[in-house]
Amino acid sequence: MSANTAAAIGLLGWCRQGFEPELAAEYQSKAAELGVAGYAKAQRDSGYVEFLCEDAAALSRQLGTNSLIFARQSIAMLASLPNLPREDRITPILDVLRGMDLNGFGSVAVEYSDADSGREFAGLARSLGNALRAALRKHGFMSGKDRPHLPCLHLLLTGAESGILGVSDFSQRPAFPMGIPRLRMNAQAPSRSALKLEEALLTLLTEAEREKWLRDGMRACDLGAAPGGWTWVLMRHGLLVTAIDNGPLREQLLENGRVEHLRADGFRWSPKFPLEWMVCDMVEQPARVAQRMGEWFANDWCRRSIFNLKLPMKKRYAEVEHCLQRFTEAAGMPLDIRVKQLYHDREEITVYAGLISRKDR
Ligand SMILES: C[S@@+](CC[C@H](N)C(=O)[O-])C[C@H]1O[C@@H](n2cnc3c(N)ncnc32)[C@H](O)[C@@H]1O
Repeated sequence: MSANTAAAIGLLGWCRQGFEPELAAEYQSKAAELGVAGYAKAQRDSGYVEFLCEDAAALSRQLGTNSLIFARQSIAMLASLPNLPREDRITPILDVLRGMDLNGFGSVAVEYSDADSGREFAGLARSLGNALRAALRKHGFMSGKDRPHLPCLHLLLTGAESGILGVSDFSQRPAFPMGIPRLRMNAQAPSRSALKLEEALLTLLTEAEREKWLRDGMRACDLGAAPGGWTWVLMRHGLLVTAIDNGPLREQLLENGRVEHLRADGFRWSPKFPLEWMVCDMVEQPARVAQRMGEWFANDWCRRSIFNLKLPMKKRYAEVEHCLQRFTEAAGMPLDIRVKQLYHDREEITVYAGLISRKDR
């Protein structure tokens, strides 16, 4: 933990617009599990949540972006800046840093929330970012060149004249700024859903894991595969895919012999031998999907899986907790589980689960 993080007064998280109550509930619940008292401040549709708490420095270390489902990015919060006058937004920021005795930053990020009320500040964030970077360097708050391993100073613009200051340590930063990957839709992809699986592989797995676990000739199945976006992503990684769906698969997928299409019920079909991967994007009751995914592990039908859980309209965080519990109970074994609402997920979350290798136990 850096000296800058030690000054934290809370956590600040970015989320999908409309999911502020879920992130607030998640902060509250996970902080309580860690014995930290605090309260969340969230405005509906703002795209961010503040969680003010005791011992925020320690909490921000334990509760980083990767351990939160609904936070695309979560950082340690330093100060609220309710008054950043248009004529000079920089002096009040430098005054706060001086007052808190903060310095030694390796980079700065002026950001906005991914919400209707936040995106309008994208242009201001860019120009203010450039000016603030120069000022931080000139006044000795930041290294002369960007140094990603040093703490990054964040300013979330909450209005044209207000913001929130925060800091992130290298290990806590998401793979993409503000948790938004800039993935381009490939014209060959059978559906936009392909982006969801691509993002899941980039966000939930490390580069080393992708190399080890996505190899030419490995076997996978895709439950609820049509029209074939996820199958296409796996096939491009060299995997041999059995695509299960009663609906039609895009013809091009069947041309090179790497994909087999079976018209079957994804809740009943099972493989004759263990597969490396099972992925599932069936639109169904999340608890039913979670139960079936757990059974795949209990029966040793796959080593690892990525699946989606579609969320209900209400009590979404409670439903997520219930589904994850149902999944682990049905699996009946310890698994490596990583859960995220990805940028390309709408009313859903994505789960990675995998067997824990002997050497990791
Ligand atoms: C969201 S789409 C999948 C999109 C796909 N992942 C892609 O990338 O193109 C959901 C699919 O699940 C299929 N599905 C729903 N229930 C199913 C079941 N019980 N068995 C097999 N497929 C099912 C539907 O037919 C539909 O094609």
